[in-house]
Amino acid sequence: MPGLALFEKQGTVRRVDGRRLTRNDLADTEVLLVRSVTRVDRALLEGTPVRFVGSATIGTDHVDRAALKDMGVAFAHAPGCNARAVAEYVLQALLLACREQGRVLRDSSVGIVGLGNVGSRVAQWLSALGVTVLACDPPLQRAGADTVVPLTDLDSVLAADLITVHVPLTRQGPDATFHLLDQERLARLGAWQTLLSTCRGAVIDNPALRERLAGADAPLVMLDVWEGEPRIDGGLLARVRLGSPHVAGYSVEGKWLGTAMLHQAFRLWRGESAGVPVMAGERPILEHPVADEGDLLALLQRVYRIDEDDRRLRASVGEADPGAAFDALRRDYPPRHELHYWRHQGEVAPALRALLSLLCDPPGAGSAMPAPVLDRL
Ligand SMILES: NC(=O)C1=CN([C@@H]2O[C@H](COP(=O)(O)OP(=O)(O)OC[C@H]3O[C@@H](n4cnc5c(N)ncnc54)[C@H](O)[C@@H]3O)[C@@H](O)[C@H]2O)C=CC1
Ligand SMILES: O=C(O)C(=O)[C@H](O)COP(=O)(O)O
Repeated sequence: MPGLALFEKQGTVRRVDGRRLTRNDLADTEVLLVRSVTRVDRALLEGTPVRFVGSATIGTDHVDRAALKDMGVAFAHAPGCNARAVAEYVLQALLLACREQGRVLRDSSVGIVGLGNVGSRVAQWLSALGVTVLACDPPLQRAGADTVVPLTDLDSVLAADLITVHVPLTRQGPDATFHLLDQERLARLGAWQTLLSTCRGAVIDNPALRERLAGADAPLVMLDVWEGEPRIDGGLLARVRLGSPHVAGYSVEGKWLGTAMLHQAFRLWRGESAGVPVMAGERPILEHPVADEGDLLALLQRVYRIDEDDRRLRASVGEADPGAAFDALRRDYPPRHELHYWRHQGEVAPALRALLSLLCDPPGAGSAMPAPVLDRL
């Protein structure tokens, strides 16, 4: 977990395997920091001295927040920490899909399911490019929230040329997202469409998707997240156009910010005042003129290539233990920086200038740093 040094000033930090963590490992632990692979619930924490749990992630479906609250354990996570990394992944994937389907992104429609930190950033970037964006988010709609693009219903969004999904995984309530894209909705997608998911595997019914991709007029599908991670369905991987091992948010900056936000929440929990420290450093120059969408894709690929993650994931399914290989791809992930890490230079076509400035200007310039969420008791 990059940024852990922040916590080393507060006490002794012990690292354990997040998939194998048991109650016994927590016998003398007051603060537990996890990532998305560790299920945190009553069974894990009962009888331990843990009083603060932090997850350096956006998603919280691995944490039973109600149980923690009931047990008097504080919980914090890091909304938005890696949203920019995911949005860069999505933009690259959409441009790759357009190239493959012989279309121009600017002249296409993009449907966004879930307009939170990731979805709204994607919507803002695409709008700056002149793309027609259709988005749905019933909780925001009911709350009458101000959104970057107007909201519509799910069926309209699923009729777009390209669809990208950014909802939390939830299993209860009117907005439950478990198998939101089920057999019936997948059946309605056509060969001219692209479906991309970077949120949680179980938001799409994976067995139904595998069947759909074997049928006629199958859409082009790109997946970063899978049901049953780390043991994913190799048959489904074989049928998707791009597959990656749940790394859309794996930027150096996103991981660091996640831990820094937890550290801020931890200090607030202890009654200390704290801000999120800014990751400082020289910004190397990245010279890359951008005349058209082809150049934009090439720019995104200069800093990160999804197709390399795809190649590594496909190679891993042939390993003796593909689940361990999936985890190893994530654990040993090569450093990848977000675009704003560099100082972009080079001529940019007028139609692309608004987008390039959103992509390449450092965050913080005119926008607030994200703040952690702390479940107060
Ligand atoms: N692949 C990766 O590496 C990463 C995956 N994620 C996943 O992406 C998800 C989305 O991330 P953020 O946008 O930052 O979360 P967020 O919490 O900011 O936004 C989620 C949005 O989805 C909306 N929503 C909830 N139920 C819905 C439904 N049934 N239909 C449409 N909209 C619905 C919410 O109202 C909210 O606006 C996270 O919950 C996490 O699971 C997040 C970061 C990295
Ligand atoms: O932030 C989230 O939510 C994510 O999905 C994380 O990027 C996943 O990373 P790990 O916590 O599994 O390392």
